[in-house]
Amino acid sequence: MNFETLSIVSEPKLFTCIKYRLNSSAESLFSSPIDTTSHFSSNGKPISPLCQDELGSTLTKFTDLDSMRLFSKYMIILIGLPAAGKSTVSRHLIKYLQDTKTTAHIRCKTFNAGDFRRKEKKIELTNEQLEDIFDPKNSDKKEEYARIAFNEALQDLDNDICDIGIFDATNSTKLRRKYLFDEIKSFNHNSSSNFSVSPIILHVTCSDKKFIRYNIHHKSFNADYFGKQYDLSVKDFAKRLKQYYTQFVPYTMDEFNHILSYSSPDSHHGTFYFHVANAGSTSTTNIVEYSNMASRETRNLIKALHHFTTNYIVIFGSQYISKVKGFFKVSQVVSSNKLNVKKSFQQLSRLKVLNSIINDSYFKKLKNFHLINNITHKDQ
Ligand SMILES: Nc1ncnc2c1ncn2[C@@H]1O[C@H](COP(=O)(O)OP(=O)(O)OP(=O)(O)O)[C@@H](O)[C@H]1O
Ligand SMILES: O=P(O)(O)OC[C@H]1O[C@](O)(CO)[C@@H](O)[C@@H]1O
Repeated sequence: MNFETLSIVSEPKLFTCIKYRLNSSAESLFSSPIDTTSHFSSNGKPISPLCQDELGSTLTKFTDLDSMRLFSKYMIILIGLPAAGKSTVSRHLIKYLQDTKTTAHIRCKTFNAGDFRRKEKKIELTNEQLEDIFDPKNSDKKEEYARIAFNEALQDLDNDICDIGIFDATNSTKLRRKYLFDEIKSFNHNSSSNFSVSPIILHVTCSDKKFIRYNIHHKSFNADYFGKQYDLSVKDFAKRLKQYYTQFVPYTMDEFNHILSYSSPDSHHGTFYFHVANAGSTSTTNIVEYSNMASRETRNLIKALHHFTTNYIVIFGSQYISKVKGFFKVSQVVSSNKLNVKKSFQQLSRLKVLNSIINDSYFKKLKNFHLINNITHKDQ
């Protein structure tokens, strides 16, 4: 394979470079300059920009093949621990694509493995649960829901109900991810499939303890916990997250390369990786491989995704970060509810409960917290 590293865009953390397949003829699809003001490394310093010239020299000129390949579909595979922000970031992505001229026509549909589970079974907040679905020992049932959700996504793509399927699940293990890529591969090789599906990985990570706390607070009001007591919901979600930490395998460059090595280039437009970390405030890195056959539509989409992830902090992240800051400030809780003392009181007592459950000792017990989040003590 003919690859060349073009640019180092972050510190040598999980993924460190952007790669493009090299092609001799040049036509820049990144016609507007990429705004790099929002690129930050993990130490908060701006990272080196990706020059338009660099990109321009690497991309293929369109041919007639292009029109043949317009009938492509995409599967966005989310990866990330519970409450990392996967569903939120994907909602933002849908909005962003709708608001972008070149991608506004693309129809997105989300397939959430948790929704398929909830249709069948409600969460019971008791320690005596015989079948805790989040206990890795009982993973079979959870795998089944994920398979149902993923296969429904493939079916809807094949039936032209949507153009992008977003598979919303944690996809925490290598085995799961292999399953997903194998399914796409056999879908693409199946002569009765109406379209070819290109996988796009969107990795969403959250290692900031305040963000995690805030996100868990919001999770305690989601569909799993409607009408349930606040402290029990937070405890249950905390237990779930702890279980995920025992099984989560970070997605690595090796795994990406392994996928590339067995995915069939003739049926794919490419394999793509994007990463949003801590609402875009730490390293944001992309790895992109274009197939020679990539259509204009694919390139427009990948360009939009690139812009979305690298500018996430400016477009969506900063608003979230200021909300998190305000959430933990007693003065802001009181002033935002100044006409409603009861509401302020309830919010402050919930904050106390939240801080007492998701405390330092909780974080210490999360298996491989630093390894999974790729942080050193210096970063903390
Ligand atoms: N980038 C963000 N912008 C705004 N709010 C966010 C963001 N990330 C997380 N949140 C907050 O955290 C909560 C949990 O996030 P979300 O449901 O998106 O996580 P998730 O990774 O999809 O979780 P799960 O895997 O458990 O379904 C959201 O309801 C939202 O309040
Ligand atoms: O099967 P996976 O990949 O763990 O992901 C699905 C699970 O992720 C969650 O969103 C995690 O909280 C659950 O609602 C859902 O059951």
